[in-house]
Amino acid sequence: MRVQVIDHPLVAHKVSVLRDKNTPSPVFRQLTDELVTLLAYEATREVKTVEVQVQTPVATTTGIAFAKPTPLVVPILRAGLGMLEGMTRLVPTAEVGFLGMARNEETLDIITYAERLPSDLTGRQVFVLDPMLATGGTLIESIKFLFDRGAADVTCICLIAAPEGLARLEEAYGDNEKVHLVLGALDEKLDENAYIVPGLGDAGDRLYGVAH
Ligand SMILES: O=P(O)(O)OC[C@H]1O[C@H](OP(=O)(O)OP(=O)(O)O)[C@H](O)[C@@H]1O
Ligand SMILES: O=c1cc[nH]c(=O)[nH]1
Ligand SMILES: [Mg+2]
Repeated sequence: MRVQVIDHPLVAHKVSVLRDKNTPSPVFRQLTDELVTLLAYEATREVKTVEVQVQTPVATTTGIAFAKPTPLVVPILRAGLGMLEGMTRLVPTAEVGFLGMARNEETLDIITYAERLPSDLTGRQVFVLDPMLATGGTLIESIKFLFDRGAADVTCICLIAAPEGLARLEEAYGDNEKVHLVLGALDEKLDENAYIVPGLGDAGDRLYGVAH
């Protein structure tokens, strides 16, 4: 597994504003969208491409196009939806599959309540979008789901991660070179409710309002 924490002032600044409890939802959504584009720049570095010939007004040259099968982007509902548009803007030919997962806040078990994506992912490069990597339960479950369907590799883009979740992913996928994590920040720890400290609170609630 390859882990990259993106160390860049533009990322750090936007994450700082997201953390601020006084940042309202419209600004939070806008910054989430902007952050994805910055993280996706690194996350897509190994996207498969093919050479194509391009006729410029002056000459013929060799360019690139995304290879087939086209990449699949999978936002984890709800909070991952806030990252979708930023990603598809950069990879417009990508297809999109949906996984709806929620953490039971008492037991921390993961409930998969929705699933709408191709049944066969053989050879597909998959990009998972979820702003928060806390205990790692949600991401481990999603990655397993995608490999079970035949995904070639899985790159996860998260805005904030906790060391505890990262350790669980290392345990599960440390030896798997087909898993790549791109993170906007690696925080200090989880609190007693498995919320990331300092974190930003509940990403889904801050994007879309309190769920319960
Ligand atoms: O690493 P974990 O401990 O599994 O926690 C992370 C998950 O928790 C949040 O989702 P949540 O369950 O709050 O659902 P929501 O997006 O609908 O708010 C977040 O968006 C992740 O999916
Ligand atoms: O800090 C956290 C942990 C899980 N889910 C969130 O949205 N935030
Ligand atoms: Mg939530």
